[in-house]
Amino acid sequence: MNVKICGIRAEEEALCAVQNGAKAIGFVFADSKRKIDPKNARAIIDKLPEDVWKVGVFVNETKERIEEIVRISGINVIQLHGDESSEFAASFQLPVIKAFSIKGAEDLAAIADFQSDYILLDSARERYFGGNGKVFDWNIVKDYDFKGKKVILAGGLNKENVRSASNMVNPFMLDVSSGVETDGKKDLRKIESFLGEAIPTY
Ligand SMILES: O=C(O)c1ccccc1NCC(=O)[C@H](O)[C@H](O)COP(=O)(O)O
Repeated sequence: MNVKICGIRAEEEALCAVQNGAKAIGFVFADSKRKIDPKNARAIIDKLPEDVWKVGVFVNETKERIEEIVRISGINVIQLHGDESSEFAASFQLPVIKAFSIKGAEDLAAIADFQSDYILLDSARERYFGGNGKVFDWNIVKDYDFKGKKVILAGGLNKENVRSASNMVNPFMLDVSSGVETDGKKDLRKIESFLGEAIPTY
């Protein structure tokens, strides 16, 4: 199973994640308690293996600023976590993950035809657009036909629920942030145990 550990702000967190099998590391450049400066992200990214996805998370950011942050930080995947249009998502050279908040079945209609490489299913927005640690009802998405699009499942995942989430939704990738933190900071032991649960599920 592919896993993305999001909201990384320190080298030791990123290295712990990749050493325990994470495929993707997320850096939040949007309004968030996990926001990181692009230069600090670059210092971490330079220490990561080539094949790991370095994902930059943006919310309703301009194309110019996203491209500037790509250059400064070295991220190689763009995650759009706001109200960005399909055309905006399609305008980038790098792979794009588009996040959608799932509150009910009515939120699914626009997803399958959206022009992004990956779709990320997350819980409802709160103070921040993501990273809120809340689970949404997986029944809404479990049998839905996303027309072959690769699905990344997010929202309140943790060591206890990750296996049932995987088995029920059968995503391409799992994404976690709050579930591997203690008191708002990444917890290396939780990163290790989350990956230990998530990766062997396939
Ligand atoms: O993580 C944040 O603080 C954040 C803020 C604003 C937009 C997106 C954000 N995170 C995006 C992610 O990909 C999170 O991993 C995802 O929302 C799941 O978070 P969690 O429910 O805390 O596991």
